[in-house]
Amino acid sequence: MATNKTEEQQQQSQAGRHQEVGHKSLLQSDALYQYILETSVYPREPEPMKELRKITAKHPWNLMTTSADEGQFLNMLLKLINAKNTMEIGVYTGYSLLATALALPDDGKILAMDINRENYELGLPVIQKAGVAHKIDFKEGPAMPVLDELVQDVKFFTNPNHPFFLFFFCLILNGKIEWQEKNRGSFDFIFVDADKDNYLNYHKRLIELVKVGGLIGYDNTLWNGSVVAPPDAPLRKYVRYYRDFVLELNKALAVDPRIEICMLPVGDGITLCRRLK
Ligand SMILES: C[S@@+](CC[C@H](N)C(=O)[O-])C[C@H]1O[C@@H](n2cnc3c(N)ncnc32)[C@H](O)[C@@H]1O
Repeated sequence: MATNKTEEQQQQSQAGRHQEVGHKSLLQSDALYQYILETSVYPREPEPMKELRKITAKHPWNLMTTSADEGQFLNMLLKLINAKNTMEIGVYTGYSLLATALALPDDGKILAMDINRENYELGLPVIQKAGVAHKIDFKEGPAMPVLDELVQDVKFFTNPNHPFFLFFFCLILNGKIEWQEKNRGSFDFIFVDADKDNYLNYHKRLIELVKVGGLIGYDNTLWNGSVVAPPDAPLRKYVRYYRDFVLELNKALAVDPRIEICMLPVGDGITLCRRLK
């Protein structure tokens, strides 16, 4: 027999929904989040981002997409720091990528990585129509090997088996050519929104790749609020699994002397790390 829910039950179920993984806000109520979206975000959202959000909404994994308020935040942040050379790990259909691409100057660059090209290609026509696709260098595959290669930088000179190794080595010794740090310290901004169990491994490499004064943004650092859930709290399997990695990351970032940090409750929580040295 169907029963009418009491007001209290309705409020409770709304609070429950609010804590669902898909809800991208950690605010105290859905209404407040809706207010932000309707007052500040949607009226100013660039048309291509709106379009991409609509396309992504039909995709079965749409919960993964960066929220519109976080997209707006990233877009403004990148303009504020005059970012030109950026990286993104975890593209999905490209909402945060588009927010970044729209913020960069025409000769700006984004190295974008994801293990899934199909999802990227779903959003690509919108990115192309927006006239910003030329800024994106998309690499399909796990990010780690690419980072390892970037950190190695001057592979050509350091490989002693290279036929010209000795020649170049002598030139370097004689000061005829300079040691070129191609990638280290070259990124203005790096956005990490992928496999949470690898964030600390990424951090080891990214801290070398971001420039001094540049920013790394780690997404989902409040992990749907689960970072403060009691050990026996009923959590979805994957939320529980990744929670420990997020907790470890948060602890490590808090004491890393190479960076200063700012943890913002935007979206699912983003921790900005500014490289100090
Ligand atoms: C939360 S989604 C990214 C959302 C995206 N930033 C947006 O705005 O829609 C996470 C993405 O990380 C990707 N991913 C997972 N493991 C990865 C890895 N090892 N290397 C690169 N990408 C990975 C997934 O394929 C997925 O598309």
